[in-house]
Amino acid sequence: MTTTSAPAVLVEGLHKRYGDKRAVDGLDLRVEHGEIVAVLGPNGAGKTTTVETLEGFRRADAGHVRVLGEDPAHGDRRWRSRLGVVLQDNHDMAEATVREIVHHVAGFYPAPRDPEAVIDAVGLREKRSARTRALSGGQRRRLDVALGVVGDPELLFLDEPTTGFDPQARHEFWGLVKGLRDEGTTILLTTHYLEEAEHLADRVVVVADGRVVAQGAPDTLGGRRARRARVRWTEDGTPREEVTDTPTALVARLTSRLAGADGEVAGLQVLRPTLEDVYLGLIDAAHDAAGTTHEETPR
Ligand SMILES: Nc1ncnc2c1ncn2[C@@H]1O[C@H](COP(=O)(O)OP(=O)(O)OP(=O)(O)O)[C@@H](O)[C@H]1O
Repeated sequence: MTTTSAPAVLVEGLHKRYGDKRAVDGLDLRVEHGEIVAVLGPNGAGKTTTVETLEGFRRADAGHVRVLGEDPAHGDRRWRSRLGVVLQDNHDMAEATVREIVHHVAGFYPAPRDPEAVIDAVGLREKRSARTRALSGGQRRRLDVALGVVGDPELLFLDEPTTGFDPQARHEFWGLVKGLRDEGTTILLTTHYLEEAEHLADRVVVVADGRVVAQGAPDTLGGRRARRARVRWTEDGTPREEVTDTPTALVARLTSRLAGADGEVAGLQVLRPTLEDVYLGLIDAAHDAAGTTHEETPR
């Protein structure tokens, strides 16, 4: 691992346009060594463009980008060997078997992981002699993940890694990613699964229209207001509801006022917003704000 205090990823004011489309529009991002950061955002928000710029596959129009201390536009082979990349698209690996391809890719790296252990870790042991064309979509994705981690990267990019996984495979994959983090791997992940971000990420970064609109730990994202609890109960046969920062105090008051002989308050529920609720609120607010900005300052 690198001993420098510079972050693993530093992005300041990243811009990228395709024709008239501003795909990335002043994006800032920082990932510390050893962190798992999940980038969330709707389709077309600019996540893949950003990640592929960090990987050195696309060129920024403007902005300062450093990945493991290097500008990806000029990253050499040694720099690249410190990265692991799981792209969104499947590669065409045609006739090779799982074992052949994982061993082959391991050969590109100076100090790879044991390919057989990697095949086991992604749950492809049973399929190690299968040709890749005979794998299911989810199994191909696991193979992509195996190829991303076999080089024992310091920094791993996972672009929608569990698309097509069944729920059990997804849970197994989460275990694999946590294991990598525990060994010190820094991970930047994009996902559309809020549950995945909640499970894995130390920090969530929400991107809309090519910019970061919010970031924070999964349980504090959106701030205290967005996290307020909704308390529901029934009083004199009528459903009641109150949104509060202090649900425990409210429940205590309701209990002393309304509890029956059995100590219960009728219909009592305390509902906390999920990460998905908070995320959807942030995206709505970002789109509303962008609409206003565009009207006021046409570009
Ligand atoms: N090579 C390209 N040429 C033209 N436009 C592009 C290209 N790549 C991306 N775009 C556009 O840039 C915007 C951002 O795309 P990007 O793939 O970065 O979004 P994303 O957040 O990764 O979306 P998704 O969640 O669907 O993967 C989109 O409007 C997309 O259509």
